[in-house]
Amino acid sequence: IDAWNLPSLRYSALNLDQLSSQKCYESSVAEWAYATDINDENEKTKLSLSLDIAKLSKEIWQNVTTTFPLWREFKDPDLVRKFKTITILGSAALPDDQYKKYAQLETDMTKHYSTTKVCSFKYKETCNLSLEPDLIKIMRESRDEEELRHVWTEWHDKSGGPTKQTYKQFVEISNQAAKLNNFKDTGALWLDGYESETFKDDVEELWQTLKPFYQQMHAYVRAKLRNVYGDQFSDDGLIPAHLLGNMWAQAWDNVFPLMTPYPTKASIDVTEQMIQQGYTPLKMFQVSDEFFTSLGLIPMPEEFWKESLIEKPDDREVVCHASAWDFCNKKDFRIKQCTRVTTTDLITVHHEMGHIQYDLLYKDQPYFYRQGANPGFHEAVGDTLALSVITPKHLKEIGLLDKSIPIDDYETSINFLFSMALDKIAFLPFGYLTDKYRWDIYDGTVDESQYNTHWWKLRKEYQGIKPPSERSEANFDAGAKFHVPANVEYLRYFVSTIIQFQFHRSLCIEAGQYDPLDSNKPLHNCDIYRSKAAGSKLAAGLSMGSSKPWPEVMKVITGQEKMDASAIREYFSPLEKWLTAANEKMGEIPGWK
Ligand SMILES: C=C(C[SeH])C(=O)N1CCC[C@H]1C(=O)O
Ligand SMILES: [Zn+2]
Repeated sequence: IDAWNLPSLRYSALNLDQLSSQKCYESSVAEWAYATDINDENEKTKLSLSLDIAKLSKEIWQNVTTTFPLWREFKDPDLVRKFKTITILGSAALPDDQYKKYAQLETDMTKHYSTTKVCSFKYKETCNLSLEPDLIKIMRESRDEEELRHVWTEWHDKSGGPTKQTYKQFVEISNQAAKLNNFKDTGALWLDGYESETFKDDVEELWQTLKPFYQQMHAYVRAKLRNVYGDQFSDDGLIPAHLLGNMWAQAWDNVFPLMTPYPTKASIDVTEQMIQQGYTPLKMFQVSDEFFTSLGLIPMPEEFWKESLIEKPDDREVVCHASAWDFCNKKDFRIKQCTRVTTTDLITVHHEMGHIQYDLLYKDQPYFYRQGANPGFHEAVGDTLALSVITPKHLKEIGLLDKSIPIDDYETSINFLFSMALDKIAFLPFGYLTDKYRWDIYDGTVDESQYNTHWWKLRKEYQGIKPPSERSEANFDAGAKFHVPANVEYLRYFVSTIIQFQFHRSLCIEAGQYDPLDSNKPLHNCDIYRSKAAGSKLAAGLSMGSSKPWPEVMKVITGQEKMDASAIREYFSPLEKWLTAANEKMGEIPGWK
């Protein structure tokens, strides 16, 4: 039977789509107004609209499940899939007063994170520094160990610590919601989005496969940082977290200049060239849009250019953390990003534009299928294209690398691969542990008396790093990372880091840019720019949204169903060999106590 059209259902399929899309639009408008102008008035409106949409999804859920109690037994798998998407409500399953409390706690934590200010190291009386752009810039550029330690400690003390009790309350309500959705806890609810009983094991296996490579890179970076900050290192093999160029030590590309494998050869840090050429945030978005359309993908609609917020305003508080927004009306799509003219932000621009491209490609799917095939797919779209954009070959193509600079030699490729590994390989343990940490909290393994101890236990075990200053349970250092107070699942970025190389390899073959049997066409040199064949292959998979289980979408894009590490290992294999030899030569033993 096609249950959507039975008269007994208060909503027909069309009406259900329209109703949900309309409510989603209204709630998105209110959410956007708040995120781009944090004040009490906008907060009230946002919370009220978010309660409305929670009520609607609860009402649909109750109506549908009482009308069709046996929906799980339906013959049509697509119908069962649609019902399943309606019956998993997340926090909306909470009774209204509990939902209000949940939404208020989440809002309070995100507001605190987004408006925290710290004092400068050099100018003690200046205490209005924001994470973006001020602290990010210091962590990227400063080589003054004391300044780095001050900024790291100030941020972690002031952004994380004060939200610890709020987070504890949030965890309890979040688990209540998970149980109302028939999950044992929120961690299980998050993992359900990957539709695989073995997903946790699959992720652990991917990590074990790539851990030796990570440890080789960790050893090399440790040796080079010891040359610069000698006295900060001891014999425990750990790297102090504040010396890696990033507030969370999740990407290390900013310390590349301290350890360039071949200093006389080209590097892909084109920040200087971008500034010299007068790049603006708008130009960065236009360059990205042109890359997408060169593949035959969809150009950003008019509303996007009119309504997006791509620079931090100076007259109000905003949530600076970059995000892409689908307003559920098939017309309105926006990015909010406090963009700076740097190479890192050029990559982030492509990352966010990838979200919008995915939204555009599946906008004609039924409402409940307008999602990524799994959360990692949504994070992988922009990054996949950025793997082409960031190649020396492409940077020359768009005039950010001088045409006269040689880029086809072995040493330049090692410089390039090392810079890419400082971003992608360094990220893997962080991408994994940030949810492993929260799974352990949600399933009760860890209670609030151990929140900070457990964070640093995992940070040491997986990343081989340690805090630069004394930490205690008065701190809540996980709360200093946006996704924890903002309650955004994080395993999606680990999954994205793996599958984006599978997507890249497949699209590179499609574009004739890579041939496993031709050593003159290594995977890391591939640039799919202007390949309509690659674009249509990617679009074929992404247009499916979440209408089919993600292995089917993976097969459409890559020809295989599995998520596996073969592509990322193939991409980096020249570097893994080089690092192993370099560490042996230095007598640097990978690993830590
Ligand atoms: C850019 C975004 C918004 Se979806 C982001 O949160 N990312 C992208 C890289 C990993 C993660 C982070 O910043 O921690
Ligand atoms: Zn993203």
